[in-house]
Amino acid sequence: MTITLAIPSKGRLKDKAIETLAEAGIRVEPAADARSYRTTVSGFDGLDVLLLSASEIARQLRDGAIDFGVTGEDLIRESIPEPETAVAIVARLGFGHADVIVAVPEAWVDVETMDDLGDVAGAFRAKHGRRLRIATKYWRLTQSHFTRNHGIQSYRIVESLGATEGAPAAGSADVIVDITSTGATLKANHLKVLSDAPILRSEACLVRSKTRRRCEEDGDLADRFETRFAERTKA
Ligand SMILES: Nc1ncnc2c1ncn2[C@@H]1O[C@H](COP(=O)(O)OP(=O)(O)OP(=O)(O)O)[C@@H](O)[C@H]1O
Ligand SMILES: O=P(O)(O)OC[C@H]1O[C@H](OP(=O)(O)OP(=O)(O)O)[C@H](O)[C@@H]1O
Repeated sequence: MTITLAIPSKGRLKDKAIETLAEAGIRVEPAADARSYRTTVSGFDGLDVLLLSASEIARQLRDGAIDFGVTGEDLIRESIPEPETAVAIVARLGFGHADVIVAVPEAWVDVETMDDLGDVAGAFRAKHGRRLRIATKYWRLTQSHFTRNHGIQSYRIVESLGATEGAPAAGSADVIVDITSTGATLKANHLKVLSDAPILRSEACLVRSKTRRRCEEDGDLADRFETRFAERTKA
């Protein structure tokens, strides 16, 4: 009988995830070899804890390759086409808070809302000979926000795998969709967030895979793991 939980292998979410498990009485010690992605677990028999990248955790939950994962809701909503059918959010963990937002150059004084940006996008081709370019790693969230929620059709997504806030100044995009928490990176790059509600208010979550195939015993173990977490949040 074993169930698998993946937690981020680095960055701001890793230590908090380990602390949160400790609050639920589960101690996770990364393997002695710092390059290893295995851990030693005590306090919950039958639980394997793996260290994976935050975005890989979302994909493995989708594919049913792990039972549980701790990762950002932004990555869940971005990586999984129909999140409600593939995964269940068991608990919001109260850390890793960040908003997925649309930001435009501060110099665009007439653009404060998505409606304003829609007007700009509509006129962009006539004015500049090309569509408005949006730099992001959040393709799915961007398309659903622009097209489905705001009816904006004329834009092009430019994939950005890092330093997205630098894209407008570098000339590779006009606006961006990215995550922000303090706002410092946006400010340093002379970008402003639109005044509408963010695309998503994200935080780290404990997530259960619904596509994982488990035997009955492992299903029971997974339920007990969830209960342990619920007890922790009540404490
Ligand atoms: N500035 C921030 N403040 C708080 N949480 C953040 C912030 N930036 C990112 N996060 C959260 O942490 C998650 C993972 O970020 P992290 O930087 O560890 O991964 P990554 O390097 O972007 O992804 P990967 O390792 O999978 O390539 C984000 O998706 C988000 O949920
Ligand atoms: O609103 P802020 O607090 O400035 O945070 C926003 C930045 O944080 C994340 O980057 P990443 O985790 O790569 O960088 P960081 O560790 O420097 O924040 C994200 O992609 C933003 O670039």
